[in-house]
Amino acid sequence: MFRFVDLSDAEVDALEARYGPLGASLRELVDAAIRTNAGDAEVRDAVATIEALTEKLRIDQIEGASGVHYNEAGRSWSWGNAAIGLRNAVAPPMDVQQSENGDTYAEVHLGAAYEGPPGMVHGGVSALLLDHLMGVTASRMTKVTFTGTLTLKYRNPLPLGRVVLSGEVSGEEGRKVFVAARIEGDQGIAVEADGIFIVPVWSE
Ligand SMILES: CCCCC/C=C\C/C=C\C/C=C\C/C=C\CCCC(=O)SCCNC(=O)CCNC(=O)[C@H](O)C(C)(C)COP(=O)(O)OP(=O)(O)OC[C@H]1O[C@@H](n2cnc3c(N)ncnc32)[C@H](O)[C@@H]1OP(=O)(O)O
Repeated sequence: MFRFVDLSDAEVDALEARYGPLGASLRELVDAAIRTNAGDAEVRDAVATIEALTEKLRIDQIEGASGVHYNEAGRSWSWGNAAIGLRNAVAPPMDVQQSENGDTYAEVHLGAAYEGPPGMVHGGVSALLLDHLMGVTASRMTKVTFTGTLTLKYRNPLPLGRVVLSGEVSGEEGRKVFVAARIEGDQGIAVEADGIFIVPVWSE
């Protein structure tokens, strides 16, 4: 589930330098596909080109999903993750910063691919990003934590564009870690979240 890989940080950096631009260009492609007004012939041509590229990438594939990896230095990476995956065009990707006291912060640009109500961020996308940031907050990247209960209050619509997330641990009780977090846009706090994250019994 969490797989140890014998790679130095420099080797992980090199792999990220190879695959990061692939994820970034795929995100551009997704945005372009949503917003293009191209005609029949151009779109047919684009589909053929994309299918050829897909075939090229299929030549050498891993079994199943990407997984979560970590190395000797304690660095962890999950390139397929739905919220932070560097190689996943579905992920914005969110880069979670953690201060020394464990509080978390992320600044994300959410474009046309994350729309729910017109011009607004989809509520499920807010939930996804909050869940991940809160998981990192609970785990401090030192222990495994799973989301047990997530409670969300949607207070205001969240316009597409730059959004900011922040979170902190609000309590601990045995294997339960309580986390509070929120996501805000240009018009203030849009969603407030409380979560109970559990250190699974198998991970102790
Ligand atoms: C090995 C090397 C590892 C190195 C890794 C280093 C760093 C970590 C790396 C990466 C991770 C970083 C960040 C996080 C990443 C992503 C965040 C995304 C989060 C998710 O996307 S995650 C997926 C969705 N999530 C699930 O897929 C959970 C499915 N579920 C289960 O896997 C079990 O259900 C589990 C584990 C939750 C509990 O199982 P369990 O057997 O361990 O615990 P148990 O039942 O004994 O309960 C113990 C105490 O928790 C209370 N409790 C139990 N369940 C609760 C609940 N749901 N709500 C509120 N409280 C609950 C009980 O009431 C009791 O409380 P009390 O002690 O007071 O009685």
